[in-house]
Amino acid sequence: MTGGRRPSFGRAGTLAESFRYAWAGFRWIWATEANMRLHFAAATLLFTAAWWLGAASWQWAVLILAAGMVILLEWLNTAIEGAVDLATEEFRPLAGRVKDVAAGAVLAAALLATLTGVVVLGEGLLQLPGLFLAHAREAPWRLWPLLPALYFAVSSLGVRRATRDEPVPRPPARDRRRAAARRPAR
Ligand SMILES: Nc1ncnc2c1ncn2[C@@H]1O[C@H](COP(=O)(O)OP(=O)(O)OP(=O)(O)O)[C@@H](O)[C@H]1O
Repeated sequence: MTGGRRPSFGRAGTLAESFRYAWAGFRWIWATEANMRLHFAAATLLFTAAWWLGAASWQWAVLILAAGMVILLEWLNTAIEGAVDLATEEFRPLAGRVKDVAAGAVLAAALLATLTGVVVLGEGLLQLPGLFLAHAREAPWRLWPLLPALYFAVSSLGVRRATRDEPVPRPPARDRRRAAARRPAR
């Protein structure tokens, strides 16, 4: 960037570009939001429990929806926090309340997902410690999902908090050229 000019940006023109920007957004959250990794750790544990207990298709569907809702709301919460910070850097009660409401939605979704897991897997949850020991003895390969879950949880400790004024990565040169070509001449 030179002379204070903003980097070129514009509407994503193709589906591939839209995916690339969405993926860049996810990577940014992944790099800066510890909570996102904790949600992934929890979802991995939930799905591992479903796998060990031989959950039926409908149970999988409900669990995937419940865990997905938490992750998507964390995603939106991060977007809302960023938008609020863009709108004001001063202490504004409404700004604080908007952030609290968005964070509350994530918390509510996480509690509902936990409740959903308990209701859907039911008494099977009590078998999990026994299944863990049995798998460790007889089929250790069934324990492998615990490794990514552990990685998500431990790596969340090292995630630096999002700095709101952190520069957004520049779009690839090809996208910048396309965006510039689409902008109407003044
Ligand atoms: N501009 C502001 N004016 C008033 N209160 C604010 C403002 N910004 C943040 N707050 C308060 O501080 C709390 C923490 O804000 P922050 O931006 O650090 O979000 P956070 O909840 O820590 O986000 P994260 O999900 O990244 O952990 C908010 O929930 C809100 O109550």
